[in-house]
Amino acid sequence: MQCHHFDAGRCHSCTLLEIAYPTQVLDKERHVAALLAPFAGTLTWLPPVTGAESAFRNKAKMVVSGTVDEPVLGILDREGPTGGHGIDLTDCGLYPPALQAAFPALAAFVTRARLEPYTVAEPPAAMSPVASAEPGRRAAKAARAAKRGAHRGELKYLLVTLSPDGELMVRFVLRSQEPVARMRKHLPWLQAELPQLAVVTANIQPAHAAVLEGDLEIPLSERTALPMRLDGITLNLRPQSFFQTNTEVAAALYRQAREWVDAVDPASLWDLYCGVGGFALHCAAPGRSVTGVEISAEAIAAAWESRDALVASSPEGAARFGGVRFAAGDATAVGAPALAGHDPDMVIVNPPRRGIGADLSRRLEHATGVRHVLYSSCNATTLAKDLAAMPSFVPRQARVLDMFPQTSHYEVLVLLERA
Ligand SMILES: C[S@@+](CC[C@H](N)C(=O)[O-])C[C@H]1O[C@@H](n2cnc3c(N)ncnc32)[C@H](O)[C@@H]1O
Repeated sequence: MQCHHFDAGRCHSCTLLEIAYPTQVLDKERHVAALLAPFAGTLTWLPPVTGAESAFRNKAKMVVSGTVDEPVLGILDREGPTGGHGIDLTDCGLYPPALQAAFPALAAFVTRARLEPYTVAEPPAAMSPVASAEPGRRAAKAARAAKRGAHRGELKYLLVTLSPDGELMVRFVLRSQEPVARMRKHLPWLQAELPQLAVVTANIQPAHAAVLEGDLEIPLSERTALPMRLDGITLNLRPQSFFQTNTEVAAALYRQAREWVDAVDPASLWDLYCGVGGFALHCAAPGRSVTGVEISAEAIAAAWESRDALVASSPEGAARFGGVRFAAGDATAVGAPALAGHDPDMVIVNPPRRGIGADLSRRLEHATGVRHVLYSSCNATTLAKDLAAMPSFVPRQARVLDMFPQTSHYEVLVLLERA
């Protein structure tokens, strides 16, 4: 992939851009194989799943900078004396054309609704399209500057998600509710410009902190969820819920999970860290009880909505999805009482980068009724640590799924069996 921002040293998000794509994938396979080397004797690796090398991201996280009349959507340059200047990344090659095409109208809306870009004496975090983190010292300094009242403007970020059907969810992250009335007034103009706009919200993030978004989400459009249709299963994505970044590879991930789950054919299955229900719904089958658990109540509400629509869609849908349930809660804690007496036959886990941790690993290890675990990990280092804490389980099959070309990140799915 060629990128003029990378060549000019303006953006460093795609750390592997100069490495040929097949080599990137090979390196990822080697990386995870080395971490799982203790299990090499029992483990069969399937060929890696790859998708498009560019234009694969379904979500753009844009810092808004510049001025209200000339807003800049992208990242902030933090280097040198010009630190804090906006870099326009609306043509970033990781975004599909349908996502890129929305940016001009969104920028024009910023001007129309007079959404002044937020600035502080010390520039806020440079959000890269791949990951964001702000070093602690800079964050603390910036927080102090903001406290002194050195900030100006309202609009911090634009978060834009593209569905497989080409619809959009747009979230405006604001410092306060001050511009919301103006946004409502000008929204019909934006909807006319972007007829594919399904969901629009204002997210209120008053703190100057490395946190991308706040708790308060104000719906501005009638529709509140973006339908993400994968292999005939529609997942409803609500504003504050997680969705896998690469829709094409996510579909392959859920297909692989379904294949392995169906081969085991458990009567009862848990999907821990279920988000909006991707694994749970793809792995549903007639006569199978499936329970998804997730910390975000919003994601759980969306998962129920998807499940109910599938059940109502046809008698086959009712038979396949009727046994699916969702519950909001801490996956590491809800496991305790339930696993004590009523172990499911199989458990899927898909935790954040920190992994499932010592408590849940121990619980799974001692829940003797659980014969299989399917672990979907975006961080092979914590995966290896968690597996070491579950010595009764033997990894049988694994597969790398490259959700994040041009970076060192990847997803790996591992099927474990109790020995
Ligand atoms: C990597 S995402 C996976 C989501 C989902 N499995 C999917 O395929 O889209 C991790 C999810 O875990 C949730 N989460 C984080 N900590 C949790 C916890 N302690 N208990 C339950 N869910 C948690 C997050 O809200 C997020 O939805």
